[in-house]
Amino acid sequence: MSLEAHGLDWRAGGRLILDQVSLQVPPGELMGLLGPNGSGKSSLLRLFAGLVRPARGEVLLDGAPLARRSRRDVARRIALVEQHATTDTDISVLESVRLGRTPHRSAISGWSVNDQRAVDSALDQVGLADKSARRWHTLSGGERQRVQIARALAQQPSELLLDEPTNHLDIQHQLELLELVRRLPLTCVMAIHDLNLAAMFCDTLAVLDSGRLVAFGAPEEVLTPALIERVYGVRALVSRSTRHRRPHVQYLPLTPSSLDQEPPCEPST
Ligand SMILES: Nc1ncnc2c1ncn2[C@@H]1O[C@H](COP(=O)(O)OP(=O)(O)OP(=O)(O)O)[C@@H](O)[C@H]1O
Repeated sequence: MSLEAHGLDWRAGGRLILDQVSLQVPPGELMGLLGPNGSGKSSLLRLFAGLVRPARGEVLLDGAPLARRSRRDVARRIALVEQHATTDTDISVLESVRLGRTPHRSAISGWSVNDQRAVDSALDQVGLADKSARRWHTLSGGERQRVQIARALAQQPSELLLDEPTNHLDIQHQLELLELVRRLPLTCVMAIHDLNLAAMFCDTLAVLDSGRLVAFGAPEEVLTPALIERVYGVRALVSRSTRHRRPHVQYLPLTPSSLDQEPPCEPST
């Protein structure tokens, strides 16, 4: 059953940021959360993680209100990798990933074999096992992103929420990270701006516009020229990739220009 939003309203700074959002996250799948800047993607992820409470409506986890669970209980189930996650303390990769075990440990319990296994497996999955001694400040942007994901995996969640995890990564590292996320046997919700990567990797897409859910479904149902123009104000051609059969979006310039040329007509014979 996983995560569900029922009629969620969320307010901040005197404004309605999320407006009547209802959505069922498909269990065991990767759902992409799309929408323009400021449309409410991070806010929805924070509500799903139980970090903030809705003004109206509720988040359900396995059919029961998230609000009735303790912080610790929620953290054992749901991990959130926030945007621009950083640290001022110069800790090592290993120390950082070990923090993911916090919800599973009590003040008196020692470091267990299970804790160590979870950390080793998380480092392994993100390909950082050989960099566990490296200090945070010596890592590249891509490596830092992978450490954040390893910390979330060490938490052993069943639901993983990712806020623009491919930000600042070069294309190879973006593909690497998305392939990793897609392979995870978890329910994942990922805010992402790149429509082509979202179409290629996500099982379903949800689109927010000014805090409202305006589309939800398989990539080929959601990513239409009409939706892209309505939500982003951009004209686009959408075709089906000949390689992966998913939608492929080709953007047209905002203003008429030499970049936007109609294909020449075939001469008639
Ligand atoms: N704590 C807050 N106080 C006031 N306004 C907030 C707060 N958190 C978010 N907002 C506002 O809510 C709106 C939605 O923000 P949010 O970060 O959820 O959007 P987003 O879709 O994730 O944007 P982006 O793609 O730029 O990351 C924005 O206008 C933002 O300024």
